Amino acid sequence: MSHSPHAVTLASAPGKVLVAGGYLVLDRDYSGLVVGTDACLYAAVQTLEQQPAASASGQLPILVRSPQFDAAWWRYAFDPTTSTLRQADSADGTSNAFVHVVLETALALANARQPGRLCSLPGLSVALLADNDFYSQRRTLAERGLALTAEALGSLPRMCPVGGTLAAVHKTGLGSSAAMVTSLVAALLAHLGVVGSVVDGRWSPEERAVVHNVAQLAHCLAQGKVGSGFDVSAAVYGSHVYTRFSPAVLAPAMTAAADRPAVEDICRVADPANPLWDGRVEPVEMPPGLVLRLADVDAGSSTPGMVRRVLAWQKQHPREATELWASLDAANKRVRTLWDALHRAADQDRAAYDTAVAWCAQRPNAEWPGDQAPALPAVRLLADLVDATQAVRRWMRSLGASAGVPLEPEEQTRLLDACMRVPGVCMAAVPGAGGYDAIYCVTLGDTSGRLVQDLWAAWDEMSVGPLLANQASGGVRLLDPRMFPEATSALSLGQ
Ligand SMILES: Nc1ncnc2c1ncn2[C@@H]1O[C@H](COP(=O)(O)OP(=O)(O)O)[C@@H](O)[C@H]1O
Ligand SMILES: C[C@@](O)(CCOP(=O)(O)OP(=O)(O)O)CC(=O)O
Repeated sequence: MSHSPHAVTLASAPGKVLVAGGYLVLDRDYSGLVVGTDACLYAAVQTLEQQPAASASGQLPILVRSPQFDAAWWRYAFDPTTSTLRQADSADGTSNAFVHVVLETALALANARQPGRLCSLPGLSVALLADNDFYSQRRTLAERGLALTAEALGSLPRMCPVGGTLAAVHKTGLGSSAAMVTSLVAALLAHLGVVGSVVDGRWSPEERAVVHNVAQLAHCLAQGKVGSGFDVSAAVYGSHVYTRFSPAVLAPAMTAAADRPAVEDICRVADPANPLWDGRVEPVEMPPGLVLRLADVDAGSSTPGMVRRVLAWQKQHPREATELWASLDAANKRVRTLWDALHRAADQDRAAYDTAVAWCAQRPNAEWPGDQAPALPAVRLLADLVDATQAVRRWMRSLGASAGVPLEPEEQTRLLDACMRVPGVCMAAVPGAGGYDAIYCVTLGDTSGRLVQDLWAAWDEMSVGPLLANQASGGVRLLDPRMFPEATSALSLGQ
């Protein structure tokens, strides 16, 4: 495709919900079931028409703005001779480790692939925007005199200002940093010709792998540690069963003598043929008729260091932990197997499947295994899915009790049990690491989804804030910037 030099490259990357596999997914012997959302982070990149007056010669100036936040612009200069990035200026002296590392890593790769090209550019303008679901909208709703309901959230403008700084924002658990890192890596690499730039065109698996590899590296560098990487993987590939990569692939880049990896190490990590990338992505979709409903919970409590405490317990009690991991893994796998079986049932006889879903949608799941139920395979599978979900929850509670960490706190148990009694609900649990922060439900159709949201709106014990996101199977992609005036107009804002 011919690409005008000042064309805007826009990429989006989805948020994630780790439906099953928290803690286990940190270990390559186990996997996690992660669902991507249609709530996305967006990164827009444009080449400036002329070099800004103040910029030093031979350096590539870059201005990044996050217009939804107060005091959120950062000005950088990239030196193509050393492949290093320097922050030149920012609003209120803030820095943004994730943005800094992505720019440095992606530009170093682009510079290595096409020596000399970056020197010829006058500069880059970057805008970052997020769908409203990534950040708590409690304050915005209160300021507008609106209740914390899905309907009120739906009345807010898209990508609406958060009314505060990035440091102060309350996140909802969709994984803003992973989605931001991934969308920005993709937009930069596409804009600079490292991967294809055709809007809605398909990247080859190798191109997608480059985006993945660079995003994983940048995310780990910014965090200062190598996590499981499921959140970046979801941002790149959308919904899938995730088996982590061995941290060895990132080791040289993470332990560089300087405070940044050598360019050769970045190129080695980015290389899609690098055999050290041994993670696995098996695409998965939620079965037809099943709808994901998410909420962030504001319980006034927080559980810092949950992962550290669970892993410390695992280390101290290896035998008990191995047994628990095996039981939890079996329950997690059963959820995945039942999703597959539901897909097969729908493929075999769609009319019977739809009848089963419609029948179950009208009743609480306690009635699904009863004598009154129609003898349809999908009814039995849905009843089994309820059992599997309850087993996952039991094992998570058991792990929490053993490790002394509230993985499914009692307040959440009461809320989830109430959700499970709503007609048409087949799954309800705490996602990811668990704790007080969030819950998810899987409902049969939208009516059941609305009943769940009604329950949340009326829930007194904790403030349960619905999110609007649905499940979405796709991962990072390039979009037509004309469809996103919020992003393109942010590129030409003053700082
Ligand atoms: N819209 C945005 N613009 C710029 N940076 C963002 C944006 N959203 C998230 N980030 C980056 O991600 C960081 C948040 O990461 P983290 O605390 O790990 O939250 P999360 O769990 O949502 O990933 C922020 O400090 C910032 O560096
Ligand atoms: C414990 C974990 O396995 C899963 C955590 O999942 P969450 O979805 O809870 O993640 P955050 O976005 O960090 O809140 C840690 C990991 O895999 O990195």
